[in-house]
This record gives sequence, C-alpha cells and structure tokens, in this order.
Amino acid sequence: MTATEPRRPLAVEDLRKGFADRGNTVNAVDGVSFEIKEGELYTLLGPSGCGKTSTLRSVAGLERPDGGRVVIDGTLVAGVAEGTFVPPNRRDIGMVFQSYGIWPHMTVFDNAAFPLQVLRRKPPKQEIRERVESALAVVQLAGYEGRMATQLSGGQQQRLALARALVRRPKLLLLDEPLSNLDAKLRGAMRAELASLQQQLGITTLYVTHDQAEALGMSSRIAVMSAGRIVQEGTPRDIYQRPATRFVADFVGTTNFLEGTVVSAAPAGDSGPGTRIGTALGELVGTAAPGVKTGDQVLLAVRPEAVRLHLTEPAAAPNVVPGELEQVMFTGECLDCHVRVGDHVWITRQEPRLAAGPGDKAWLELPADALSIVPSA
Ligand SMILES: Nc1ncnc2c1ncn2[C@@H]1O[C@H](COP(=O)(O)OP(=O)(O)OP(=O)(O)O)[C@@H](O)[C@H]1O
Repeated sequence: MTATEPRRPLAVEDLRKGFADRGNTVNAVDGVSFEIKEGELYTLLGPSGCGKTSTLRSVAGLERPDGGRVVIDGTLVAGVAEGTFVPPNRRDIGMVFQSYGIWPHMTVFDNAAFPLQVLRRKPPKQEIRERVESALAVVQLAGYEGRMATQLSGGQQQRLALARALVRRPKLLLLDEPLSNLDAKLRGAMRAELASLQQQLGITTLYVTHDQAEALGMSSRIAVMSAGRIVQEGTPRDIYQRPATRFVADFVGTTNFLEGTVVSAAPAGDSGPGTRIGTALGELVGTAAPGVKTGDQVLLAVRPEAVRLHLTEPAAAPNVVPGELEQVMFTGECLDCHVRVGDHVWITRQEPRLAAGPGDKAWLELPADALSIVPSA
C-alpha cells in the first residue's frame, strides 16, 4: 500500500543516491528537493556527472534511493524511511531517453502501442488503436503506422519515442537529453516543437539536459545542479540575469568577472541595484545575490550583451570603465568586441553596425541592474 499525499504532480524531498566506486561512495544525488507544478516543464541543468540523470532515474523508479522521498501525483512512490518502493511500470510516468529505445524490428504502430500491450489490464484492441493513432497524430506521425521504425529519420524516431511515452497518458513526462542524438539544426527545430507540444498538452514534464540554451529556451523553471545538489532554482530569466553563485554565472552563458569587496551592501530585503563594490577599476554599483554583506569578497558578473560600449567618453555616466579594443569579430547577428580593461579582457556583444576596430579606445558602461554581485567562493 502507498500512502496518499496532497496532489502534486511531482515532489522530490531530500533525495539521496550513492554508488560504490573502487571502495569509495560517490554521492551522485546528495539531498535534492524540488516540486513541479501542474503543466510546468522543469529542467535539471548541469555539467556531466552532477547527478541529473540519477535524480531522474530515481523519479522513474530505475534507481532505488538511499534516502528521501518521491511523490508523483499525490502517491508516495519511493520513501526510504517508509520502506516504500513502487516499480517503474506502476508509476504514472512516460519516459524518453537519449537513445530513444525504438525497436527496429517493429512497425511505428507496434512501437507506439507497446506500453499499452504490456499493461496488466490491457485495453481492448479498438481502444489501443485509437490511443496509438491519437498519440501519433500529436507528434505528426499520422499515416506512418505501417512503416518499420528504421525507415524513419532521426527526428521522426525521436517523435515516435515521444508518442510511445504519451500513449499511456501519464501524469508526468520524464525526458533525459532527448535531443542530444540529433544534428544541431534538427535539434533547434525539435526544441521548439517539443516545447510547443508540451505546452499544448499541458503535460507536467521533468527535463534533463547539460545544454544551457535548451534549458533557457524551453523551461518554465530550471534547477542548476552541481556535485549532487541543486545550487539555484528559478525561471530562465532569474538564472541568466541573477546568477546566485560563480558556478551558475559561469556554467549558464558567457560571463565577465571582476573581483571586488563590498563597500556598502544594499539594505536587507532590497533586491535592486544599490550595493557598492570597491574594485581595481574604481567603485562600481551593482545588484547583490541574497546574503552578500558589507566587507565580503565578491565577484562582479556581467553578461557580454549587457555591456554598453562607447567609442567616446560618455558624460558623467556611472559605472563606466575605460579600455582599448583588442579584437572585433563580425558574426552577422552581432559584433563581438574584446576590450582590454586593466588586467582583464572583457567580452562584449554589440550591434553589428558599430564601426569599431582593434586599437580603438572604448568606454564600457556596466548598467547597475545587469551587474550581478555573487560570493567569490
Ligand atoms: N550505476 C552507477 N555506478 C557507479 N557510479 C555511477 C552510476 N551512475 C552514476 N554514477 C556516478 O554518479 C555521478 C552522477 O551521475 P549522473 O549520471 O547522475 O550525472 P549526470 O549529471 O546525469 O551526467 P551525464 O550528463 O554525464 O549523464 C557520476 O559521478 C557518475 O559517475
């Protein structure tokens, strides 16, 4: 028997999973907690080995956690203290993995029907047909029922894997790097397709990726993971514009860093710009991550596209530092300007019509609301 809990599509509480590795234990998941709301696409984002797949596999029931709980749609499916463990086939989930697991010797129809064929209470034939056809229609594979799975393109195979995950109409969809086997162009197209399908169906989804562009573009919320833990959770904008740590600022997108010491912190509870930092380039004003105090050693983090580049000295603007252009690269969409400021080279992204070249003097304006102050450790 499983205990019944308040209905939440997914709640993960203090999840722990270790693996034995040559006499040591690797804490792959080290106290992970999060909740997904109805209809959200929630992404675990992080570098290889940070524990995202182990977390997802614990939600799926493919791993047995060493600690913590997993609750799917109000049902406790794994609870170490409670001694509860529901096997994967009895969890209300659909899954798509990196290797889609499409069976080459089966037709498209049989592949998509498989999860229904193996149910203990198998639906009648007619219902199976209707459900498979509707799942294939959703992923735009109507009319392909009789083809062998191997006669599909990479993108179509990926869609078939998705249809197979949806055919049981699960409460929760689990996707582990589902686009990583596709070439770059197809990946971009499938990213948009998958995100719009997820929204149309309103299906609550847990997504795992190491690709920050994928995470930023598709997610309702993102949890950035490092060494088995969630280090920041927020909307894509929060994560990109307000990184809480150096790790997040570094891992998600390109960032310029500058060391400093907090001269005066913004009043507690004030999350706007107003924290003054002493740096080798003079005093600058920025926006502090929670918990940053006067006297702390910190890093200033600024995104390349947030830096405004002036070719003449702007009159009395705050947060302006002088430098010299070292390199200018035209990429079509923008002009990447590398500017030497003191000991550092700053990467800035400007609009492509800017007439600038190496050796030009440059003044970098760092808007205080785009200058994130994070702990230096
Ligand atoms: N079955 C296993 N046996 C031993 N160690 C494992 C096992 N599965 C995962 N690990 C280890 O646990 C850690 C987390 O692995 P996990 O696959 O969860 O990370 P990940 O963030 O999903 O990485 P990737 O993107 O490379 O899949 C890694 O150090 C990994 O080597």
